[in-house]
Amino acid sequence: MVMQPLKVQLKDVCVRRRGKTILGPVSVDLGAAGMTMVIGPNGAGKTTLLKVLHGVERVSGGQVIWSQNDTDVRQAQAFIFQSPIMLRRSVRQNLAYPLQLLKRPRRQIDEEVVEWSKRIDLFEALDQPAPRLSGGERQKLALGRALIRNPKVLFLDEPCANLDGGSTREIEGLLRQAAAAGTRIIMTTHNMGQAQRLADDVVFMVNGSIEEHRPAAAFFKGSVSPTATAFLKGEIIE
Ligand SMILES: Nc1ncnc2c1ncn2[C@@H]1O[C@H](COP(=O)(O)OP(=O)(O)OP(=O)(O)O)[C@@H](O)[C@H]1O
Repeated sequence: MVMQPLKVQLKDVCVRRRGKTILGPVSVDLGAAGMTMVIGPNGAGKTTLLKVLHGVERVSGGQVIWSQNDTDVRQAQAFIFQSPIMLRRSVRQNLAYPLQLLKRPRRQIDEEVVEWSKRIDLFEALDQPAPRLSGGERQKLALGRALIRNPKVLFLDEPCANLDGGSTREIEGLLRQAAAAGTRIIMTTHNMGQAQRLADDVVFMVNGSIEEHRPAAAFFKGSVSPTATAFLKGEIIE
């Protein structure tokens, strides 16, 4: 397990697909702690930025520079996609799987699975098939399955899309606990209330570019570009 916090920097990163630039060039320096909210209109490049950071989107130019070597960085990251992919098995098996991959001893796996099922409030559902869970429960399971291996960095793409207030509150609580325990969180959200509740810093994107990267307090105070100000007011940005 990596002991040092992971920092990442993008230098002039571009992603081009089918002759079109969908991201960049972007340059940004993301610190080693806290929660970063990536916000902006549909198609701004938020998911692409997260995938580039996670190393699953091929870049057409520029550099992604992590503060540690590649193998450590890959082991230390988790990504939760908008529709998380579950094993078509029980909640227990879904939670155990990442620890089995890490070849943890059986007894330790059993203990951690029980502990995490309680943290995500799915202890009673441990032996239920994951596909039968509700949307909110599935998202909590996805989060538990990512956090059970104590990642240094967690990427989430709209983790609360389509969830009601109660489920959103639970997910936000789990994210806060993870951040307090030292996991660096970088996520997209369309929910400005959520961004205000959680963000330490905000990356605002439009048309494949990063237009603002500021501490959350400054961003939400409105000391930002006219486009970001309009976005915060709920105006349509094109
Ligand atoms: N593999 C691809 N090939 C071609 N175009 C792509 C590809 N992936 C994404 N795009 C385009 O790149 C742009 C940015 O997409 P991205 O999913 O990163 O935006 P987003 O900000 O996450 O949007 P949303 O808020 O709707 O999820 C979009 O116009 C999308 O259609």
